[in-house]
Amino acid sequence: MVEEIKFYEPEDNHGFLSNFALSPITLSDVVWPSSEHYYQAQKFTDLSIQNKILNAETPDDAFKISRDFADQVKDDWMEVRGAVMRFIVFEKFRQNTYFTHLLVSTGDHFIKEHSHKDDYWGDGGDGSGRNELGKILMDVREYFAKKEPFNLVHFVDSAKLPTQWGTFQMYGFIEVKTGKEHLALVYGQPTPDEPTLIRLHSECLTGDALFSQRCDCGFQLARAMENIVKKGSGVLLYLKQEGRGIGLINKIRAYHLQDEGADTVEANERLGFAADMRDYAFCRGMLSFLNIESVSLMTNNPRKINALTDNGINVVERVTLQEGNNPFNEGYLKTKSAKLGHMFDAEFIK
Ligand SMILES: Nc1nc2c(ncn2[C@@H]2O[C@H](COP(=O)(O)OP(=O)(O)OP(=O)(O)O)[C@@H](O)[C@H]2O)c(=O)[nH]1
Ligand SMILES: [Zn+2]
Repeated sequence: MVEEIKFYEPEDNHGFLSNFALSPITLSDVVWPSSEHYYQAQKFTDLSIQNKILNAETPDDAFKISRDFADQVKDDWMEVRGAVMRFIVFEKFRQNTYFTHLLVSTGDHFIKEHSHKDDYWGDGGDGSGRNELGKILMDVREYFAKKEPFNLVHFVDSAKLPTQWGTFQMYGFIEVKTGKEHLALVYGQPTPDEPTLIRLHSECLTGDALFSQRCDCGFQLARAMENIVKKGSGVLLYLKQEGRGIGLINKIRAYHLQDEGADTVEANERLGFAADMRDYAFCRGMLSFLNIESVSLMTNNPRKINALTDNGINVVERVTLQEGNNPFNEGYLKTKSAKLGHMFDAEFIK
């Protein structure tokens, strides 16, 4: 059974779907504060009425002003209103990508404007209405659901994550292509005005959670979170890419081969995998949702820099992240440098 999304008030759940949600829409250099402002103004040919509506404080006021001039609505309004609504709802989502991500993230849910006052645009409150606005929203969703970056990940929910360094806001995403669950930990208020300090951290259960000294992951994770809090804002993308993409059980098999003398690349290859199976293209969807376009990237791995650059993210700076070298991961770090091109200071992998 396809689940339903019933929306109405802009401040309620899924309120972004409402025409009364504030979402600036620029048309011929005029900025309409909401789709409701634009829709109501199109009822009139009189420019002074249009301007009163355009300058209305709120979408509700725009609606009320339109009612005050009900006797001056243009004759053909009933014929053209459908096309006007479809145009401005499409423009709302074309110009407000955060809303577009939220719309596409509703997946294939049936969308209804649950309005007891309106049985044309809404469902009439009892479901007997035509729900024409819901139909337009589902058409607009279908259009953008095929477009990058909206087709890469679906946002599910977010919650606070208090840590020893500070409290992050944790966003959960599902990667459309694989169904994998990825996280974005956001600290402070990153803005597009300056590069955001970020880390792409591939899940490493042994390093991140079991204090392993066979790799540098856990040490890097801690330092990256500390760096972000110290800077005052930033994002750590925690990616379901255990074992450089081969998964936990295969990583244990690879470790076993390493216990018998193989290096981290040879072990992957003996198991029939490439040295590194990770793909980062979906990260663009997470960064777009967070409105991040340029980054300072904490990494030693040139592949991550190239992956973000190839996917349209401006990597303005690489921040080195050399942590946790010890006798147990000396060989691993040396192999990453020699065979995977990791950029370490000579001192770090002596
Ligand atoms: N297959 C395999 N994976 C490993 C091994 N050691 C660590 N890993 C995985 O390698 C990945 C390390 O990821 P990151 O620390 O994010 O990145 P990186 O590629 O090392 O580069 P940096 O961004 O500089 O840290 C994790 O998924 C680990 O589980 C190993 O010996 N074999
Ligand atoms: Zn690790």
